[in-house]
Amino acid sequence: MTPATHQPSAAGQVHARVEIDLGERSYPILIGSSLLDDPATWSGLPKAASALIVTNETVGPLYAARLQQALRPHYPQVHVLSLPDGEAYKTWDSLNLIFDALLSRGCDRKTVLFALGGGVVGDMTGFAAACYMRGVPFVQVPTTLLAQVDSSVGGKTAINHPLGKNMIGAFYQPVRVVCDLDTLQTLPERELSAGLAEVIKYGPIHDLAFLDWIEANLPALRAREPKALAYAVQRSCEIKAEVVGQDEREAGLRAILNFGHTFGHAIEAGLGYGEWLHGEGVGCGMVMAARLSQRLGLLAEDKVERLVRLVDAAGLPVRGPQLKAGHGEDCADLPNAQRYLQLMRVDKKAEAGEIKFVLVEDAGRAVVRGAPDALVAEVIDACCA
Ligand SMILES: NC(=O)c1ccc[n+]([C@@H]2O[C@H](COP(=O)([O-])OP(=O)(O)OC[C@H]3O[C@@H](n4cnc5c(N)ncnc54)[C@H](O)[C@@H]3O)[C@@H](O)[C@H]2O)c1
Ligand SMILES: O=C(O)C(=O)C[C@@H](O)[C@H](O)[C@H](O)COP(=O)(O)O
Ligand SMILES: [Zn+2]
Repeated sequence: MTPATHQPSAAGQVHARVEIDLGERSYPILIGSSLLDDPATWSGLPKAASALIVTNETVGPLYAARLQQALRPHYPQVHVLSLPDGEAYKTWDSLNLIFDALLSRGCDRKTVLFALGGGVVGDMTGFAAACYMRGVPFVQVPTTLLAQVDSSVGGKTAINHPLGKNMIGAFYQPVRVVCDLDTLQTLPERELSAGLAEVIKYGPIHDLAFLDWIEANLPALRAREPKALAYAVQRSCEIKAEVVGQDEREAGLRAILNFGHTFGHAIEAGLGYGEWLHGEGVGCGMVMAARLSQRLGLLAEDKVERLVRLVDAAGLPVRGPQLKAGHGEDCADLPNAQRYLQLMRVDKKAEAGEIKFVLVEDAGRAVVRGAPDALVAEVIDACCA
């Protein structure tokens, strides 16, 4: 029954539905407008006595009450938890705030978690869902471009460690992803650009026709034209679904989604989380990885310059920063390139201390392989301000 307080809301319009095919862990990604407020969006989810919306102090005031209202016909209790905002809070302390909320509100092993926010909220809520009572269902409700095109899909959940990004986490799939494109209209411009980095990423690793489309439609994307955003989210999710469907736990292929991340994660950790946005690290990291690909004879110079122009036009940095020194004796007075190398050795793709890079080839394919430290250091020096 509709509660007395329920206001009539616009009917949601699903523009595209992308399936992620993982056997019994399969789920749909719904992409559309006015989805958040429409109770019909939330039909067919696991039944429970309670739901918990996890959001943050920025997104909560914008959207939490609307989601809570739309969920009320489905769950007798709909709780809301607001976390502090920012990459610096992707920590154990924030994770514990989620567990505190779940336990203090009597949530049981059927409680459904809703991650309402960007990738930080999504990664932490997913990790909390994987752990609470050894696993409760969760739904991704991404509200940044980055989260709609990437982080809400595929089940990587994590928190950061001061020594490395996303170092503590789990693979744990959501039961549904709902991308309401309308939420992107309130996103700060810097965050929109950060999301474009992950959109651009899909071109060189998998789909050069999509890269052409992004180039042609970049002004429309930056102007937030709904049709352009809808296609960017849809095509990105299709590519990610295809890759994750073949390699859920990154035994091999999935690592291509890490293009730009080996350098990018070093920048994020090396400057202190939140100084550069994740998407900014990825944008600049793709430039570095492309230059390394060129030095290894995999990518032609004009293709590198094309990528640099696109990353720049998306409003992202194309020159790397000087990183801060780490703590401890082995960190003092390290030259910048050595500090990058030190941080990259912690990367999850590294094997027996050998850093693995996602490199790109002219044909629009990615390869994952090592490279000599001296060459990597030369590329870093050439790329850094
Ligand atoms: N799990 C994965 O596969 C995956 C993939 C890519 C990135 N990530 C992770 O995602 C994180 C980055 O995500 P992000 O770029 O979404 O950052 P974020 O979660 O920090 O969100 C960016 C900012 O935008 C605000 N915001 C969110 N939605 C808004 C809206 N609609 N209107 C106004 N403000 C809004 C947030 O409060 C925040 O200040 C990183 O931690 C990264 O490691 C994970
Ligand atoms: O889904 C993946 O796989 C990715 O690599 C997507 C990346 O954009 C994302 O930043 C991811 O969290 C990085 O994974 P990590 O394993 O390097 O932490
Ligand atoms: Zn990423």
